[in-house]
Amino acid sequence: MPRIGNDRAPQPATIRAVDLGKRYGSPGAGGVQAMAGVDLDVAAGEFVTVVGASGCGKSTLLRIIAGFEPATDGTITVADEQITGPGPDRGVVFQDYGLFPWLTVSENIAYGPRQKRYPSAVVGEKTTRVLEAVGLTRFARSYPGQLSGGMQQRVAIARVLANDPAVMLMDEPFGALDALTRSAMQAELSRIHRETGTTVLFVTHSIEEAVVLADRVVVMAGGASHGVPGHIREIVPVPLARERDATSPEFNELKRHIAALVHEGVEAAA
Ligand SMILES: Nc1ncnc2c1ncn2[C@@H]1O[C@H](COP(=O)(O)OP(=O)(O)OP(=O)(O)O)[C@@H](O)[C@H]1O
Repeated sequence: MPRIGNDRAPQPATIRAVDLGKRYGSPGAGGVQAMAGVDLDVAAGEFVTVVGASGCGKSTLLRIIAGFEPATDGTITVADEQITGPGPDRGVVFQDYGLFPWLTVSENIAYGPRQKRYPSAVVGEKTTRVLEAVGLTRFARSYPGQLSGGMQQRVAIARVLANDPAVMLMDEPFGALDALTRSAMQAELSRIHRETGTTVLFVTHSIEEAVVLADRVVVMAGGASHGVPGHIREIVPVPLARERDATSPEFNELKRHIAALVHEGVEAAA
């Protein structure tokens, strides 16, 4: 997908975590060591999914990269720049769509580019382009409350894309959608990723979704409630061609392998 006004748009970026750790609260009594010793290298344009049992630190990792939480140990860089807070180079999509209900679809999408003070012609072109990319051109003047959950999530993705992010950070974005809409959204996100080449880090509870989408699946284990800080158990490459057949033996073998790692992680920490 061609970028518009792209002299200011960042290119897809690497993400690098080195010995990353997070403690919530003060050391000692009452403190929670949520995550420790996380080393992760995501290549520019790579699609990486993160799975693991509840509480193993998936959202914590994503929030640190987003700049919403400071790490308490180690380093985290995006495009070799140390993260010190949120920034427009990183677009974040959550399960709840986070749209402004009082703005129309196109106004929601135009919000970011307007904040960046792009000329209005550029804002208009960007809005048109991303609306097309997510198939919502006909709904430009609708309000979020008039749309289905899947459509609202597409608006949320379009809003992030309109900022030409170098990295997209997605935390269980399709978790609230029904199964059919969810698989349609997965196909759409794969297509958008192919077209934009943006780096994506995507947290999910669904192992199938993780394998459908990813170049590599990060399996996390542990978690504060298990008495072991959350950590990376294994990083599993997905060497399957795109347009993946979730019923193929190779797909199922990968799913089985990842499920076993997730469950071992829970048992080992128990
Ligand atoms: N703001 C916070 N203050 C204190 N502890 C927190 C905070 N946020 C997360 N935690 C704890 O840190 C650990 C990791 O939480 P996190 O939300 O990152 O896990 P997760 O793998 O994303 O879980 P889930 O799959 O349930 O969303 C958990 O034990 C959680 O209770």
